[in-house]
Amino acid sequence: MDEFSRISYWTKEGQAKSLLEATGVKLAIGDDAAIVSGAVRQDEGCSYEMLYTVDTMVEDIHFNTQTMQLDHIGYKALASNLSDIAAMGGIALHALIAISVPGHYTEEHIKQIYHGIYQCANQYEVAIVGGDTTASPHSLVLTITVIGQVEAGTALRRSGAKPGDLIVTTGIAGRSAAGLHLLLHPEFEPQLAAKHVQSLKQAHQMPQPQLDQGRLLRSLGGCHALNDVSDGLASEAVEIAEASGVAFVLDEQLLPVSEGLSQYGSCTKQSLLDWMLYGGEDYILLGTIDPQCYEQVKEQFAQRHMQIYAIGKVEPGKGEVWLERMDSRMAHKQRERIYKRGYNHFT
Ligand SMILES: Nc1ncnc2c1ncn2[C@@H]1O[C@H](COP(=O)(O)OP(=O)(O)OP(=O)(O)O)[C@@H](O)[C@H]1O
Ligand SMILES: Cc1ncc(C[n+]2csc(CCOP(=O)(O)O)c2C)c(N)n1
Ligand SMILES: [Mg+2]
Ligand SMILES: [Mg+2]
Ligand SMILES: [Mg+2]
Repeated sequence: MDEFSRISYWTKEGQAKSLLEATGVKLAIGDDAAIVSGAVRQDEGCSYEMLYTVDTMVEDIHFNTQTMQLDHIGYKALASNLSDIAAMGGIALHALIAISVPGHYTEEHIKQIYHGIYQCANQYEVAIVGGDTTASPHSLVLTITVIGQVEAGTALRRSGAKPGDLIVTTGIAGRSAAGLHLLLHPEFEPQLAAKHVQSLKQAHQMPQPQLDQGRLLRSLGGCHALNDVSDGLASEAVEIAEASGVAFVLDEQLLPVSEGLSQYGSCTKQSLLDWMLYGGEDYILLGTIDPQCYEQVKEQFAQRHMQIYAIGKVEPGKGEVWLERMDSRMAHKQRERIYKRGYNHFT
């Protein structure tokens, strides 16, 4: 069983609706964060719901000594959790840090990991309010729980995409995978301008969770579904398409590419498209928007110097994802089916 089948197998036993209702659960397993009634900030005339999410980083799965400095591990562990709050259109409030430490890590090593956690927490105004500490026999494990909130009834779920919507991303997919490749193959570094080396490595080591973009998409209206890209564009597209009962048609020619990404693809002869669709860890947002709202959304993003790209459209369907590409003679577009082949912890 793969990762997603395991989650569904383990949790199928389920719980009584009455229990979920009595504990205020509006949305349990299946989205970037759970939604629960209750509120921390009660603005005049506005009530909030809570958002809960947790994610783990494991040594030699999510990082190793070649790919990440200690402060990067802390920074990215929190950033990847904040990204799930961004994907709900929420505000991040609090974080709990659980760390399991093997013997060869000193107090000072872990202090540096915490420096990275605090750097990210201060940047995104999140309060660290607790955690747990254990020893670990072999690998370092860092698990962070984040609690956030969103105006009641307005969280951006995966299940709201509608035929006719435009598919949008708030950034360029594939840069983290290219950065990882570069970190694992330093022999390519001299072939790339220093500014591109720096920015691809940074995309992998210190991703910037798109909380402002998520808030803007929520408040402008017209955004029907949203996800963050942890496992790759293809995997996240299938998740929205399945949850919404629609088909996604991505247009290869509309997928944005940066200069650094494109140059690095050329010099390594790696497939840019593979990095974009299946690389993962980009922590950009992927969603769908009513086409009538898109011009205004684009304008609001531009005013704030934020990126948004329309990369395809939603059609009626049952969870299929297609990639539209020019045929080899560049004569007309052909559709090929793409599958949930992003990062999967169990295959
Ligand atoms: N072991 C588990 N037990 C219960 N629920 C789980 C478990 N693992 C994942 N889930 C739930 O399954 C859904 C999908 O989880 P997943 O981790 O794929 O989402 P994500 O956090 O957005 O992605 P990623 O972990 O790749 O960043 C979420 O609602 C999550 O809370
Ligand atoms: C050393 C090393 N090898 C491979 C990778 C790639 N990788 C690991 S986990 C993941 C998906 C997100 O994880 P999750 O779904 O658990 O949030 C990806 C793309 C890496 N980061 N470091
Ligand atoms: Mg997510
Ligand atoms: Mg997760
Ligand atoms: Mg994942």
